[in-house]
Amino acid sequence: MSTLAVLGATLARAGRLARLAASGPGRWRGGALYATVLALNFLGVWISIRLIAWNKAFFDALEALDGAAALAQVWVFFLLVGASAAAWLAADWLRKRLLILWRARLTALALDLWLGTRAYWQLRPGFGAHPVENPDQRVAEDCRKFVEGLLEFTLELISKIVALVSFFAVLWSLSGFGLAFTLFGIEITIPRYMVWLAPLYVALATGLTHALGRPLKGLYFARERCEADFRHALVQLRETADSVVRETADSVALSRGEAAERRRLDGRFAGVVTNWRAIMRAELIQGLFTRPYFQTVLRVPTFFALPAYFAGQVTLGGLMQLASAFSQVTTTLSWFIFSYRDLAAFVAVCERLDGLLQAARAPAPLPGAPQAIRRDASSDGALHLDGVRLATPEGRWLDPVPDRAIPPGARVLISGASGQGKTTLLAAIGGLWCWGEGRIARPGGRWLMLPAGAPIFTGGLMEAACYPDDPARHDPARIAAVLTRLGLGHRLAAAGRADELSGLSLGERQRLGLARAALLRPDWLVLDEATAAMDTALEADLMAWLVAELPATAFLIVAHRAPVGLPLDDILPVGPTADSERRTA
Ligand SMILES: Nc1ncnc2c1ncn2[C@@H]1O[C@H](COP(=O)(O)OP(=O)(O)OP(=O)(O)O)[C@@H](O)[C@H]1O
Repeated sequence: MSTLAVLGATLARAGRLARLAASGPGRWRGGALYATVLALNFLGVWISIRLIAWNKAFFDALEALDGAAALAQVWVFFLLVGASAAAWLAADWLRKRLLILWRARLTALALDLWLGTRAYWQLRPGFGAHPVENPDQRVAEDCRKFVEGLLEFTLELISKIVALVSFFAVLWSLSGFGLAFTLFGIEITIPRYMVWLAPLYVALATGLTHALGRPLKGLYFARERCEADFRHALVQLRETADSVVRETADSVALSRGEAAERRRLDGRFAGVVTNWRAIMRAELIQGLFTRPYFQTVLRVPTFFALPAYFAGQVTLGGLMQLASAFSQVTTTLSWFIFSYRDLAAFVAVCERLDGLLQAARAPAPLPGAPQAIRRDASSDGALHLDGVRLATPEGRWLDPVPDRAIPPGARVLISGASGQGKTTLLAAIGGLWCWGEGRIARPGGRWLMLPAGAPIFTGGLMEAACYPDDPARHDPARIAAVLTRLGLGHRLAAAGRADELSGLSLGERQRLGLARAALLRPDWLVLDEATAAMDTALEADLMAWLVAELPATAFLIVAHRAPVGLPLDDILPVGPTADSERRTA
């Protein structure tokens, strides 16, 4: 991609993100804060111009050995510096307030998209053409980094343009003299040469900085990914070792998996090291030029103006004033050079964050995976499956699902051998699984799915028992009664403590799932191997209780054996057996 195309794409991305950050109810407040910070920056520019004039007055007073005038200028100096510091501090304070306002807005929008469009489900690796890596980092860090960069760069850019125009005018008024020299016998005079020298000097330096720093953007992008991958690997280990999910922690420890975990972590960290080395090399190459440039940019102007001084065209004060104006122009023009690294990192942030939001809005399907499932609202309150055949995201077809109309309150077992598509069918009925064909007409009302593995959602015992409802909406006495009936009464004593969910066994977690069913009272309850860890006596007891609690609820049960204690109305075979059913029909 050419530099111009990259610039255009980055500006478009930054513009999209900036519009989002500055939208919403706080937009007027944000706009006012932005305008105030900008005004304070302009005040800073004005003070800098006053300081340029101060140079002349002070050094001329020194040259004239006028002590009183020099002392007066010392007071002027402190006044200007005091005003400059006050303006800077006020601008910094307001900028930080704006930063949290816009960051909160952007984060809220990112979370709305991430959760509201179920992008967290769709954009997992293996599910779409462009899975999003480390979305947590993008939402948590990139929103902050984007707003920081946006404020820093736009405010600076606008202030720098205003400053540049002002400093240029000052430089123009001071550089009335020309440079005369002879080249190959021809007399050449460059009028106001100091004015032309400044942009030429900076243009050459900018071109060189960009050429040397080109690889940095890609490397910064990769750095965020490597660091996030490493951190994520550590988080996975922490989650695995989380006391709530005891089995998985056990499985690492009992398999003596520490060495395997270490290999995985070392592999991720090796990526961090390789990327770091590449960044070091690229920054060194760029620094070989920018560092000396940075140190000379303030002194070189004095050298350039020396011919005029020795020709008697300017006084010492004039020389200092000129040097000051010239270095202000060059440092302002050199903003790109000094900010190159931060700009490169900002471009990478824009790319990542915009990529996440775009992908969340319209997840790109995997090529070859059909998405032809028709979804209708059921007109008769029954769940209809007509000609449904599901596929995996990469396009492998599973066996057709037999047609069914499952009326409200029915109890249906979805059976089939392992890997035939039972869980996938539940995801399709739930509206998540989009790969396949046929028609699914889903009735309204409340649906609750208890997935295999009985995961515990973060929060305490009460939250877990009512998830996703707010426990405040439920009577605590009723929650306690349900938990006690399910044999979880011993956990109530620990309610509110950090360890209230620690070490729950798989069977206990499944009982907590049944508590959710009893408390949330869904119209349709989907159980995916939700009682598989219970012994048959307990399962029979609890299922009989649950059916009595939820007499009008329809049960869709995925299990390898019919749950004890639950009379069935129908069996929906999934897999090759379904074919034989179709043939018999
Ligand atoms: N994200 C995915 N990418 C690729 N293949 C997938 C994906 N999800 C599921 N599959 C495949 O789809 C098929 C059906 O999976 P599913 O989990 O529905 O089986 P199941 O009948 O519930 O199995 P089990 O009884 O073992 O739980 C399997 O072959 C599985 O490997």
